[in-house]
Amino acid sequence: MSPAPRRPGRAGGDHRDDRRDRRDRADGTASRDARRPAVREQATPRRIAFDVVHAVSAEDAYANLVLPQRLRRASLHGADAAFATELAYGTLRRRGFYDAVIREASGRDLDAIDPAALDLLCLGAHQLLGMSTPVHAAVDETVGLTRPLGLARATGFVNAVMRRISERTAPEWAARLLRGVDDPDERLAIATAHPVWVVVALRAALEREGRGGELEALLESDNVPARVTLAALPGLAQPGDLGEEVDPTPYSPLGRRAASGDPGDDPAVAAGRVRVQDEGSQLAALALSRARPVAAGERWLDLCAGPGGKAALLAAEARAGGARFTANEVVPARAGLVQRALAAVDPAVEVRTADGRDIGRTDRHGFDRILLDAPCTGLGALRRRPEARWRKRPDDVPELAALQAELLDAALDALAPGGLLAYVTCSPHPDETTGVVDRVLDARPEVVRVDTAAVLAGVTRAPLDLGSLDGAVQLWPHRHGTDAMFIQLLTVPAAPPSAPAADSLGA
Ligand SMILES: C[S@@+](CC[C@H](N)C(=O)[O-])C[C@H]1O[C@@H](n2cnc3c(N)ncnc32)[C@H](O)[C@@H]1O
Repeated sequence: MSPAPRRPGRAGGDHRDDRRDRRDRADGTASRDARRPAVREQATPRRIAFDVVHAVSAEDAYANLVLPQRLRRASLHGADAAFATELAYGTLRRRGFYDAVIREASGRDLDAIDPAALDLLCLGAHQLLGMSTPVHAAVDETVGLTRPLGLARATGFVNAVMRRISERTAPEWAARLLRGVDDPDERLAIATAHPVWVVVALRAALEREGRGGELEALLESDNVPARVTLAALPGLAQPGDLGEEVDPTPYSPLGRRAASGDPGDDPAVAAGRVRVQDEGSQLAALALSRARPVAAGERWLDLCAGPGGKAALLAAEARAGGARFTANEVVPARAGLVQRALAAVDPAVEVRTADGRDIGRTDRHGFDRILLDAPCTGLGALRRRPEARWRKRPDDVPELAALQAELLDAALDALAPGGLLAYVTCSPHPDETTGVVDRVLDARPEVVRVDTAAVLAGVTRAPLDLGSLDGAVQLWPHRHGTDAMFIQLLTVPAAPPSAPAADSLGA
């Protein structure tokens, strides 16, 4: 039995860009379903969590955009905000598992359950099976939300299913769902709440390094919220400015683990001098900027820059070294986010809005360093994108891999001889990482893989325990505590100086 019977955005079926535009327009306003009373009337943590989960399932919204806005509008802070966050994100992460439990407990197909009642039951299931909420509170509070949500007719059903779910623990439900399932990937998919195709892809990614035995640890780590890490932008802030009480990140020389509370309350974060940024993303940017000393006047490009996290770090590094930095992003709304991210570093940085596949034609050999942080499935960042695993589809992979290869080809055309290019994804999927690099380099024998592990060894605070991957670096959440970033540095050697003509030697 697959634990992925549904996916966010049942109203969807539309094109990827249309969905993204709709989410950009929605900018986190979430459920505009007229049947649901406005959130102000019921701004409890559980009601907010419901609104977030329902916005994801009914409107294909992004939880990490909707939730902060909901919390702000309801003025929810501290323990209440933490409860709403864990309830919404935990439910979304384990959605496939809870759907399967509800199907079993109710004896009904999911399609036969009112979608809002199903969302409410998933939230209730997470309180019972994934949080330590007392049974009476989980059941009473879930049932108590049916009327305010316009689900009065489902009250008896919700009550009965909640009581049925409460009769077993999470491991007992897992054992029940696993009865008769023999395939090891399917079993892991059910037990860790991942779609089977994601389990298969992650197994293949680990097996490239001979680390298939770590699969379960990796899948479990996807269900643990990522610790918030901060990066002090060079020249604008010092890691020490982040306070003595926060731990340095183990690897990034710029990073600190954030103290509890909202990092946005820190004035340096609010001013953009310190950024909330995964440690793996910091390392991806630093691999490019610190691979070799910066020569004044170098031209740097971030080809796919939105929303601008790595661009801000690279722009700060470029400024410190006297290089000129340009950012590019194809989606106008995201190019605006890049502009905002760069404002604190250098408001004069050029931000272009163009299709990166054209860069080889418009700027042939135009840049000395290029970051290609390619659009990808994001399978390496499932900890911080709670609903993403259910949103992605296996057929997203070939479509993205084709785009990644085109972007890499164009970026190599835009690289000056002797320049450096970092091909980066926040997915470890072999088809999006080594597969793309292999394919593009097969047709370009002049391109050389730089030993990226050796470069990072000169950058990190502590040595990274890395697998062997033909010069590339693959970070892992369960191993390094970072997103699963893939980083491959490439170069096109400068042509050797041509031999002087014979007559100029006076022969
Ligand atoms: C993985 S994200 C980049 C994240 C960014 N480097 C950061 O650290 O904040 C990939 C970006 O590429 C953009 N993109 C997708 N297709 C593109 C194209 N053909 N040309 C340029 N950018 C593109 C997406 O809109 C997205 O913003």
